[in-house]
Amino acid sequence: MEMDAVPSISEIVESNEELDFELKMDEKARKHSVLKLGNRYSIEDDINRLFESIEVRTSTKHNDEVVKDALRKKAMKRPMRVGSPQMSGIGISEPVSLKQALRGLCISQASEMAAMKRLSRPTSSSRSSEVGTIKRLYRAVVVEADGSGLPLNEGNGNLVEISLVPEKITSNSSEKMFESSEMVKAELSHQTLHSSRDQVVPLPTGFHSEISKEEVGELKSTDCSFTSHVGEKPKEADEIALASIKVSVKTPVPEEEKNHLHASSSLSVSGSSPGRTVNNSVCNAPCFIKPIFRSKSFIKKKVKQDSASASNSSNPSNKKVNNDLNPSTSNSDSMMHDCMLESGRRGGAKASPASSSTNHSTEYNSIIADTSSGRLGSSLNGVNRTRSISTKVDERSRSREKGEFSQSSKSSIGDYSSSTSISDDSNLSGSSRSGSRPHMSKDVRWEAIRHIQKQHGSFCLKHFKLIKKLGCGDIGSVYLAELSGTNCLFALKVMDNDYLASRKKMSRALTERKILQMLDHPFLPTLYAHFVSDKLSCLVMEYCPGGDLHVLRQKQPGRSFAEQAAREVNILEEVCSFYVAEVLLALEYLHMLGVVYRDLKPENILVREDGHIMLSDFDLSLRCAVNPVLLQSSTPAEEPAKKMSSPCSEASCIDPFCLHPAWHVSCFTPRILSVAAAKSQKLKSDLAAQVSPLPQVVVEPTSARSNSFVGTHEYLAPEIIKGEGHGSAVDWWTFGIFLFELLYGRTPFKGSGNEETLSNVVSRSLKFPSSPIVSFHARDLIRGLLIKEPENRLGSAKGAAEIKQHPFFDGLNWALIRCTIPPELPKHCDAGITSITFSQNKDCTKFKDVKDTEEQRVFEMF
Ligand SMILES: Nc1ncnc2c1ncn2[C@@H]1O[C@H](COP(=O)(O)OP(=O)(O)OP(=O)(O)O)[C@@H](O)[C@H]1O
Repeated sequence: MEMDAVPSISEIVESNEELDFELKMDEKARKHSVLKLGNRYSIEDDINRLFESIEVRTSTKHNDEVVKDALRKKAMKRPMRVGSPQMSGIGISEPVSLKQALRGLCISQASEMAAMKRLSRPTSSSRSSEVGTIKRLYRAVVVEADGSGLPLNEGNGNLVEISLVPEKITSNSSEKMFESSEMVKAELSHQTLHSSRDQVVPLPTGFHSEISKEEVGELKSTDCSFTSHVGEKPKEADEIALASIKVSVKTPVPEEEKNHLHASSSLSVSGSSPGRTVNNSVCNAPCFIKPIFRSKSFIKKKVKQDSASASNSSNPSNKKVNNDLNPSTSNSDSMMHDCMLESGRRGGAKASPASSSTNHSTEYNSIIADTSSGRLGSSLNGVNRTRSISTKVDERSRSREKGEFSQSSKSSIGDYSSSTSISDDSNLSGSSRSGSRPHMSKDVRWEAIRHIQKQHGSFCLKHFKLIKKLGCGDIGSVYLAELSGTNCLFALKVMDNDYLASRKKMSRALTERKILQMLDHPFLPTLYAHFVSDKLSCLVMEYCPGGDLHVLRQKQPGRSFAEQAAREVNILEEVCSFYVAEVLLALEYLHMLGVVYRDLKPENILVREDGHIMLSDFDLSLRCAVNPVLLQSSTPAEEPAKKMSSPCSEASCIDPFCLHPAWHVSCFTPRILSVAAAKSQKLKSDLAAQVSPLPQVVVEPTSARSNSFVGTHEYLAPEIIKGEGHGSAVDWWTFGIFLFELLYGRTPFKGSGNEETLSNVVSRSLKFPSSPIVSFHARDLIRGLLIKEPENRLGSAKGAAEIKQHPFFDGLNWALIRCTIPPELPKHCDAGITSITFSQNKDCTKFKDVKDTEEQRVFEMF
């Protein structure tokens, strides 16, 4: 194949920006040293006289003779005679004052620095040492990504490009270049079509037959843990957005894709190189990036490739043996595999085309054939693009018909692209790592896992008893499973390795797993273990029995939480503010870890047994670097009065006024305050106004940038649609859409089709429905979050802290929200809808999914 012939080149690109940057820095250093010398020339004579008496001895310790000589010469040219005692072994032959000596030392050190800098510039030694540093960085990244721990073979490695870019330039050329390359890969890796229900399904790219061992083995290891690596063949990789180091994976571009890419208005791809490189030409004018609306001929090609690959997809290299787990002998494994196949049979989208060597492969292939020749064929004949391949819709709706799990009309666009991952693999293995997760360390499930592992010497699928299927996502299926003999329930996410590899979704799986491994937060899932078998990769996660917020919202009259707000505005808005506040805290935490979530929607917000929320689904998230920034708070006078009017809006508040003497902890301060309480609030506000505000630490990945087209149509931020590059502000946009949807029962920019929705997001101004009645503060918050320019959006500068201070959250004690009893929701026990009783439903196995009824179907039209 073409890809095999591609020479593997490891490139280190030192951009011009870097050289300029270095020269500037050099210049800066010189200026700085002059600055440091201060009035050197005005006191020069004086100093000369003073230091005539100081004996200069050259260092015997200094190793670099060249530098030493140069320094010596340099020193001789200078009017002073003092060097660093450490460096030069200066002795003072005659008594001088301490002040004089220190001044001399300063001058000497500054001149040494300047001399060394000057010396290093024209010679190659410094350059090579810098290049060496870059190489070391590169190796660190690639070795980590490779996971093999072996030194990188530059000749045979992957086509990895690293460019060091000064931070301030990242948002411009190099950033764009890097992100454009992501976009290219996104364009190539997923062809998405949309259905009549706004579902977007990534189409395979036609690389099936080229899946390498490494790709398949990516989720395999002998110690029950995944091994992250960059495969030798084109594949998706994690996204990385570093402020200064940009890493991207070049992948070979098939000819027809090159053509397609050349035709793209927003990208320019050089086809001459065997690797995919992206020119710097990124369109400045806002342009729509619509992978979902690509040309029919292109889609046809992809489909052809797909079905061809499906039929030729015998891939013996996939049979990598996992000695420890050897799950091919596991009943659970085959059961699970069957389950997945069953799911694939029903839905048609989850099938792997790349495993014809197995018994299941024929089923897979038949599914693919059915998909591509049937529904897809008809859609491609151009009748209606919105009725194109809709396997995901089918799968979800069919499963829904069976009452298996709930789904909304919105699904995520996984036009996810590439780059290598940040290294932070904690090597979580089948054995539990409760110690690294303080907030869940007392959880009995850790012990249960440890017990099983001890008892059996291993921990794998066969130790689980499947109870039911909870749902099906883009990269895998989630099952409710009991760890045999322990009474412990888990959510088991099972992914088919072949499917992941063939659909280029391996990196999404890895991203999700890596993010899950980092988490330790009450509103985010705990990953207890992960393991792989020959066929499947599994994540053992915390189970959330309460369904998702989408279902919860459907159960509300009019499908919004706030319809009753006409009667009880405060109470129901508090219900909303409870959920959005918990989501906000989860997002804040993720941002602090350098994770931009990117897929916020009610369907991804699960409800725990105790009624608190849990954000799930991280396969579309962006991992990036984040630097804490200390911001000087504005003075009380500058601070808007609204901030002072609230009882407490700071998470760090330790004011006893916030601790209400209630029977249970409440995170809310009653909005209608008693006279006495109001007085005390006033007093508090007055006091606060007099106290100088403390500097604020902002840990928000503001410099993160990606060009991937990911998310859910109705939730996509304008900058994603325009392909302008996006960062953490997209989460604040989706947060605004989420709040709008909770309150009004629909998203604000939904059009009759996806195209119209996207166009509305970009160009239509925000309008609030007249009903239900929603408070001014809620609307004001939504308005701030749904500002189309990301730089002006609420939260873009200071992150969650900015949003938390909005008056909508007045009365909410952020620190205590996790301890509060979630607000009681109205129960609806209509014939067709099973009630979900949040805080009372202790037995998670009793949780029932929404039954299929007329009413339910009506809801789904939403
Ligand atoms: N920890 C969990 N507890 C209970 N149910 C879960 C859990 N995780 C996932 N689910 C259910 O399984 C379904 C599939 O989840 P999954 O995260 O795989 O995909 P998804 O949310 O549909 O999104 P995507 O297609 O983007 O991956 C979810 O819709 C949810 O209902």
